[in-house]
Amino acid sequence: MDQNELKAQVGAEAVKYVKDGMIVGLGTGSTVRYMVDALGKRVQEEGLHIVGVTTSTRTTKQAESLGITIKDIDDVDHIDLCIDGADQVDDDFNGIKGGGGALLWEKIVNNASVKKIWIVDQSKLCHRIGAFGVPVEVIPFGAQHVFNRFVKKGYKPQWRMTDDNKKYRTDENNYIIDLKVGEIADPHALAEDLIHTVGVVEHGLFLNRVDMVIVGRDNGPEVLQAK
Ligand SMILES: O=C(CO)[C@H](O)[C@H](O)COP(=O)(O)O
Repeated sequence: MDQNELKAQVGAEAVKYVKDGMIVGLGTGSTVRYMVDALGKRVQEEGLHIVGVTTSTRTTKQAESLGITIKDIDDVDHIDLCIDGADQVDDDFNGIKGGGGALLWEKIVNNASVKKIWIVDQSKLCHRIGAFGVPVEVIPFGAQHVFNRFVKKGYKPQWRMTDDNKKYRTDENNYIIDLKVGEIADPHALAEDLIHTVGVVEHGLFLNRVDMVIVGRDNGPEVLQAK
């Protein structure tokens, strides 16, 4: 199976966990796109009643176009189930997210969710996270100083850029700096350091934040439960 088929496979598998009446957190990314398509199909064909809370304007647009009711996160008091993608997941279920630039809203929705599922193709699994750069969302004011600080710390920062060579802006109009740190020996220590850096809004280290990972494999989806 090619990567897109694996993404479609886990997207279809994940929506089986969505039950009538649920408030569902909808992640962002190319894998989630397949999941939202599959969810839209259930809404249209089975009359499934759900409310979605999205993690990006992209996902909002897609979900609404499929007839999924969307509410603002502050108009719900909890989210029953969040289904999101990830860029890397290690043996302890630590993940890196934010490849699609939505890490801030994704972490807020994750925080508000009772149950959390990630959907990934098999290429995303690793023993130690870090080969995928760690995205860090920073406010524009003083962002160059934050960047310089990361250089001094040896975090090998790179500005996230758009195709037309402008600094990428998130849904909150912030910048993203990707840290090319390589395999991370102590992700908790790095997370602590990043979140205490003035100017940093959030980072893409998602540690102890998922209950189940559905992995797309050639012989069918594999469901991994957090220990
Ligand atoms: O964190 C994310 C977006 O901010 C995505 O979930 C992550 O980048 C995975 O995306 P894809 O399914 O396209 O590989």
